[in-house]
Amino acid sequence: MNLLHKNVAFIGAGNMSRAIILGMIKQGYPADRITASNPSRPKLDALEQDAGINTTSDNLQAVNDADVVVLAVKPQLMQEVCKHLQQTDLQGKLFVSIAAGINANRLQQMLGGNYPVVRTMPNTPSSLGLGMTGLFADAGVNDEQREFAAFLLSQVGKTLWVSEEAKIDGVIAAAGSSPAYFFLFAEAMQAEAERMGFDHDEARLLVQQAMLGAATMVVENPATEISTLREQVTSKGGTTAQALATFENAGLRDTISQAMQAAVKRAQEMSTLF
Ligand SMILES: NC(=O)C1=CN([C@@H]2O[C@H](COP(=O)(O)OP(=O)(O)OC[C@H]3O[C@@H](n4cnc5c(N)ncnc54)[C@H](OP(=O)(O)O)[C@@H]3O)[C@@H](O)[C@H]2O)C=CC1
Ligand SMILES: O=C(O)[C@@H]1CCC=N1
Repeated sequence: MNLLHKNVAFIGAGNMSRAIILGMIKQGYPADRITASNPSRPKLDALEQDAGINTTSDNLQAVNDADVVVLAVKPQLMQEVCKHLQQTDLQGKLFVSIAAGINANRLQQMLGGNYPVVRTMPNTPSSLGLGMTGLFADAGVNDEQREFAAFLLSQVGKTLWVSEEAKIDGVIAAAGSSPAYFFLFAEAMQAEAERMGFDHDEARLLVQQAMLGAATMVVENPATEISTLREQVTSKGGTTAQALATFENAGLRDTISQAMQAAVKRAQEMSTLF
């Protein structure tokens, strides 16, 4: 058995837990070492069927056998869920939170003890093994726990440790929330392609393949600035130049900056609310 294959309990079996669990299974993590807990059955049934993991509607049962507890409920439910977990012995367990806007100290307060907490910020492409996760370890996390947290999230994509907790909010803006920005862009492009006369599937094919190709060019040319890749598409006096000028004149860069700042601001607000 791989020593890194600890028993992991996911508290909350929603979109993110599903994404991470499916990613783990795809990478060969043993299903019998993963448990998901959720109040209602349908998501658990789907996970049992698709991933073969253990499921329960009893959070305490899930946590009892776990070495690592992944806290994956909505931020507004975290306090209630953690308070309930205090009914069982939490000593020796590592807590990995994926919740936006709840800092490590606050999680320890909610859990009622100075337990080791790694705050992480993954994203939904984790379900394909293409996730991007930022991690922050509080002072009580030892090297082995740090290694496990990074291993866990590396099962579903790339990881980046941040040394200051505030940077997790930057990870939210740049990677946690950002798949939705790209989806919005693609949605708008697909809609316009349809207005130009392509049917729904044709429009999607055009947009998705361009998006995949562009993303792959960025990834496969790490020494080339993204701005250079943009310039290579842009023939002087040509069509791309006209399209880009439209974006620039509409203040797209400023809009993107404002949107990312709004995500950070909301994360900061949430840390005072829950
Ligand atoms: N979605 C994303 O892209 C990302 C989300 N996050 C964070 O991940 C966390 C989860 O988000 P997401 O997966 O999108 O949300 P979901 O709503 O999809 O999942 C949350 C799950 O928690 C379950 N739940 C509710 N109450 C309890 C309880 N008392 N005990 C156990 N489980 C419970 C819900 O069950 P039911 O539906 O049956 O009520 C639901 O399945 C959030 O904190 C969010 O900030 C982080 C990074 C990216
Ligand atoms: O929207 C949210 O609050 C969560 C965190 C990052 C992505 N989804």
